[in-house]
Amino acid sequence: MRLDVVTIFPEYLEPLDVSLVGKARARGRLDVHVHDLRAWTYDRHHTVDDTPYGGGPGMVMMTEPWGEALDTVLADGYEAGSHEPALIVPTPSGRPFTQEMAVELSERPWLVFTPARYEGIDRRVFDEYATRMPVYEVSIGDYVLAGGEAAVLVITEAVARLLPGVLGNAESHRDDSFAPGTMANLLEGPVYTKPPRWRGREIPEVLLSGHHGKIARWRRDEALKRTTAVRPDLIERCDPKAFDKKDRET
Ligand SMILES: N#Cc1ccccc1Cn1ccc2ccc(-c3cc(N)[nH]n3)cc21
Repeated sequence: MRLDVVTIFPEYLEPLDVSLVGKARARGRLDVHVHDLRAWTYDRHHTVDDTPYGGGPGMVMMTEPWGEALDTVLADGYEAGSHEPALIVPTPSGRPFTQEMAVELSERPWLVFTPARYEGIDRRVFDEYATRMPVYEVSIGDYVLAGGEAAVLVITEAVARLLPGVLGNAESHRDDSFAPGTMANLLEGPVYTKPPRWRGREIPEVLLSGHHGKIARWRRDEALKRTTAVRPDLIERCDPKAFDKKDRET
């Protein structure tokens, strides 16, 4: 997968050099290119914003620098052999970013991120590029950030961990489903590791039993408990088999 990011804060994307995404790049699973939008400005102040038509607070990012930047980034990507780009636009007014969307994006060959600042980007930029590729306007939550770069880091990490070979042999994202019933849409339950006793607190006995069926059932029940308590809205989306009492521990 190729990722391009156009931003006025390229240094904000330095975390893409480390940890999981950094390893995916080192393994050649991810090809990341970060571009400074101001490289496509020609005035002394490298201006990228102007006052909003119709008045109102703040500034709006101008069409021209984005148009020239995206034309160049797309031309370079095609030249390098990439294909089927999708524009990913972080915005508070976008579609909620979910695991389902992360899976959808992880199956694409090329993502071009346009994290904005100020009050966003002139709408005509997205109208223009929507004639050439899918444009995903994406919100990472119901709160307002000062810009889209943090959202790019979040989306990139959620997508990169789904790429083949990135999570190593664990491929732990595949644990999202298991028989009987599925764990999809259930919150993760509690996890434990050594020591077996810490400040008088012990490990649930079933986890030390070595009985894989009992352990799987205990984990499903804990996930159901956690989901019911914290995100009851997800329960209706669960596979009914996840509630299967017949194989519940007697
Ligand atoms: N746009 C806008 C905007 C509109 C009103 C007030 C402040 C902003 C700031 N802003 C500029 C770029 C940008 C990108 C993404 C987010 C963003 C995403 C989520 N999920 N929350 N916030 C915010 C962003």
